[in-house]
Amino acid sequence: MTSEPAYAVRGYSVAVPVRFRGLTARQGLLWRGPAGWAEWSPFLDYSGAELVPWLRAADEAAEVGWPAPVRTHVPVNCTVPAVGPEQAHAIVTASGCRTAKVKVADPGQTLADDLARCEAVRDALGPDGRLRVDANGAWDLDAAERAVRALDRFDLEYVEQPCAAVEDLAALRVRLAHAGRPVPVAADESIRRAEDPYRVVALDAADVAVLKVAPLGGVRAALEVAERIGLPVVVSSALETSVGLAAGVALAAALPELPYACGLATLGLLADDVATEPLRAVDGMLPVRPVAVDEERLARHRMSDADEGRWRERLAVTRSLDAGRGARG
Ligand SMILES: O=C(O)CCC(=O)c1ccccc1C(=O)O
Ligand SMILES: [Mg+2]
Repeated sequence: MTSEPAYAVRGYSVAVPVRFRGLTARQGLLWRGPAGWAEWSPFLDYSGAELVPWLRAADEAAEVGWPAPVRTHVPVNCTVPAVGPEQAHAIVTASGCRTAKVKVADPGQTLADDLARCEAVRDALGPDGRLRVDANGAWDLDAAERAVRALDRFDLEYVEQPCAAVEDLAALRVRLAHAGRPVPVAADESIRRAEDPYRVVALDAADVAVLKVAPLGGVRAALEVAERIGLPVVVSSALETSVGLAAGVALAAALPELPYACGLATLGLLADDVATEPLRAVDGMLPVRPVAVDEERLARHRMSDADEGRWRERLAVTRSLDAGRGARG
């Protein structure tokens, strides 16, 4: 069996004021190793072996650190949850970002809701801003074609995960190319939750790869995926605190090419943070720098003892699943 880290592991719990992908609170574990702070916050719908990459990403942060950056700042998009048009407009205006990502096809919402939200976001951005949408795989092929054609009246930069199946992403690209405008398709869940992330390439299913550090097993592992996948990459968060976001920034900073704004300006979706200096975007840019936990802020956002017990158990089970790999487990 493997041993727990020698340093203290502590749980955080921060509210998500506007429900995002079903989340109303964000929870995870934090610890510090020789290389820096680590966050382990796999979503509750991840389980078993799926949790191992999240652990490898945290261990990399704590013990090894990240490859050298090739840039000092990372351009980011603001992220607009499934809110009404006025709130959407306000989020974009307050963000200072020139690119916005809008959640669409959220449960309980109609295409009319999505159109109204995107209209408000386009209005806030002006004609030169970039507007992308993320459907989290909610549309079937016909619904996706209809929705993308309708939403493209606001000039889409790309549509992220319009359908769940890789085959449908590929078919949608063919349909969009044959009539109207070939709106680019980005793959997210088809990479981070797929058995084979390279099927999107084999099936010609995407124009853009959305990469998240934690589910891919760390910054180095994600860099390898980026290299092998051969598509332009957008680094995106998993709605972490600044500790987890720093790993995404490190990936974005180390990529040889970064043609798109990254989805790392998500701190505003949380009610608070645990860092001494939170990773908040200024003029649409995040700085590339280390992040440290503010003990007082963390104390204000500690998990309940019952939740922390469950999370520690989840960590212990995941460590034992990861035991075979040689490095300290
Ligand atoms: O990409 C962004 O702008 C923010 C990150 C984001 O949308 C996200 C955050 C947590 C879980 C899933 C997703 C997603 O891209 O679907
Ligand atoms: Mg996505």
